[in-house]
Formats: sequence, structure tokens, C-alpha cells
Amino acid sequence: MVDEAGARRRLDPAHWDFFAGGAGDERTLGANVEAFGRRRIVPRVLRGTGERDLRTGLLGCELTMPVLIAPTAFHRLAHPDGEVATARAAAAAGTVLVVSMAATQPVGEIATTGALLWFQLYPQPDREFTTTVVRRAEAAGCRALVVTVDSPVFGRRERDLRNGFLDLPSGLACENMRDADGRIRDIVMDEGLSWDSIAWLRSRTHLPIVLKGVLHPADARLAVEHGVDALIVSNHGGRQLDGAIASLDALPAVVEAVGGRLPVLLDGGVRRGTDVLVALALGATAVLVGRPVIWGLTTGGADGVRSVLEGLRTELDRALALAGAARPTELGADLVAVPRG
Ligand SMILES: Cc1cc2nc3c(=O)[nH]c(=O)nc-3n(C[C@H](O)[C@H](O)[C@H](O)COP(=O)(O)O)c2cc1C
Ligand SMILES: O=C(O)C(=O)c1ccccc1
Repeated sequence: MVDEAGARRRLDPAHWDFFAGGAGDERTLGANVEAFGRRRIVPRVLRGTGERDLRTGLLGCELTMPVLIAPTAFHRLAHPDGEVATARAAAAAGTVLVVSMAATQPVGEIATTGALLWFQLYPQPDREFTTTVVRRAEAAGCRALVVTVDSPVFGRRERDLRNGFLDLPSGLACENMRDADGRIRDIVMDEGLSWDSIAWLRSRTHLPIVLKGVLHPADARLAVEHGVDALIVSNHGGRQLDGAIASLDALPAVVEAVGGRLPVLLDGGVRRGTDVLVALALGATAVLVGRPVIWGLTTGGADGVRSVLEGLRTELDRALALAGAARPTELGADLVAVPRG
């Protein structure tokens, strides 16, 4: 389903390290996957559930399953067809692609695939330029803005430092970073990003705003107060604060703090349909997958991504049946145990 080894063989070693790596000692990177490994499903039986229905509504979008594609940078490093290929797969699967602000193709071109797109934003200190980028996403028909809030500075990626991987090779660029003069700007991490920035953005767009990178329940409460539309519990795939709590371990407290007022999504370490089931049971409305999509794109372009998404769908469907649920909304925290010892 996901040919990670095949992707590694195909990629330039420095590019493999960029995609696969995390910050610092990569403890959080490992913890995301390990957190799923600690959970055990406590299935229900004799529920006569019949055929399953995985459809999920999110911010006005109708998805065929509760699995979205997380925003990841530089798809043309993985495959010449880049984000357009990833979007074709999203359209075929009936799910959302969150287009990274560091995408290597213009969002307008990615949108020609007909995929449901959300746009990931690092609000830039230059608000006028940020507005230019927001208008570009709106014009392309993006259905939500995903504001990444876990990156006031860039994480320390030691593999990239060792490899001297700093920038895209010539011929590739962050095509959505063009300013009004047509020049491509560098992405800046804004050390000053604050709730004021979110309030400002809220005043500049009618698109739903999703905060990506919330781990603390107090921030989840503040997000509700600031009129945000959804949250993604995430530690950026272990690429920002090494030592940060695993996404799955942070999920229950965030779900409790939100108290059903907003959809809560999760990313980080989702590798199997059973992982999706566990995250949904612990209160996520949907999950996003990052690296598995990159491996699919590397090995097979649009078809490779599609096979990753269809694999997750099939596994989730079977896991639901085996756990005694017909729909994602039927899952509850009683289906998940953490055995002692
Ligand atoms: C290669 C790579 C690039 C990423 N680029 C971005 C990005 O541009 N913007 C962003 O908000 N998150 C970015 N992320 C984080 C992902 O959106 C997501 O949080 C993470 O990959 C989820 O973990 P997973 O890879 O274990 O599924 C990136 C992750 C990876 C692996
Ligand atoms: O690698 C990342 O995680 C990431 O978020 C990013 C952002 C901008 C440029 C390149 C990567």
C-alpha cells in the first residue's frame, strides 16, 4: 500500500531526508507513530451494522472518507507532476488536498484538477503580501484557509543541516509566493504571530479558518473564542518542536476543551486504517496524512497517491466492520484501551 522503501530508493538521499526527517533527535517524529502503537481497539460485536458509510462533512465540503491530505512542501521534488498529481488523486478519491504555501505549482493550476482544495498559510509579517496570497487562494476556489501556528521559527532539522539542504534546486520554486510584481518571495516564519494575527485574518476573508498545530487545551479554548472554524491537533509531523507531545496523546484534552463547538482534526503518525479508527474514536472528526502521500507520489505519481488513499479507505472500512460500527460518528472512546505494563 505505502512503498516507503521504494520511495527511499528513488529519491536523492538529501531529498529523502528532507521528507522523512524531523527536528532535533526526532523524538516527536517517533512518538507520533508510537502513540498509535500503544492503543488497542476494544471492538463491539453482533451489531448487525451492514454496509459502512464513510462519508464525512467538513466546513461545507462533502468528503467520501474522513482522511485528508496534509499540506507538505515541494511535491515536484518527489515527482515531476508535483501537486497537480496529488490533487488528481484527491479528486479521484473524493477528499481534500490541503495545498502547502510551499507548493511548487500555482494553486490556480492545481485547482484545474477539480479537487476540493484548502490552502495552508504561514501568515507573513508583510500583511499586504499575505493578503495577495489569500486572494490567490480564494480566486482558485480554495474552500478554507489552514493557518499553521506551530512555526514562529523554523524547526532545527539536523538532517537538512548535515546535507546542506536549504533550498529548492533551480527550476523549482514556491509558485504561490509571487508578489504583485511577479517576484517570488521567500517564506518567512513570523516570530510575532499571535491571536491578533488570527483576528486580522478573520477580518480579511470569508473563508473558514482552520488552525493547524494546536496541542494545548487552553489554546483550543482561545481558538473557539476567536471565531476559528476548525482545529488540527498536530506537531507538524515532528518537524518543529522536538519533545512535543504526540498528536494522538494531545487529542483527548483538546477534544474535551472544544466540547463539540468545532471539528477537531488530527495529523501525525497516521499510517493505517486502524490508526484512523483510533483517532476518530478519541474524538477527531477526520485525520490528515503527510508522509505516506509523499511516498505514493514518489513511487507512482497520481496513481501512487490514489493507491495510498484507497488503501486507507479499505482498511478503515474493514476496521469499522470488525469493531462493530457502520459510520465514523458511531465510534467512541470506549473502543480504545491503553493496556498497562
Ligand atoms: C516534507 C514535509 C513538508 C511539510 N510541509 C508543510 C508545510 O509546508 N506546511 C505545513 O503546515 N505543514 C507541513 N508539513 C507538516 C504536515 O502538514 C503534517 O503536519 C505532518 O506531515 C503529519 O505527519 P505525518 O507525516 O506523520 O502524516 C510538512 C511535513 C512534511 C513531512
Ligand atoms: O518542511 C516543512 O515542514 C515546512 O513546513 C516547510 C515550510 C516552508 C518551506 C519548506 C518546508
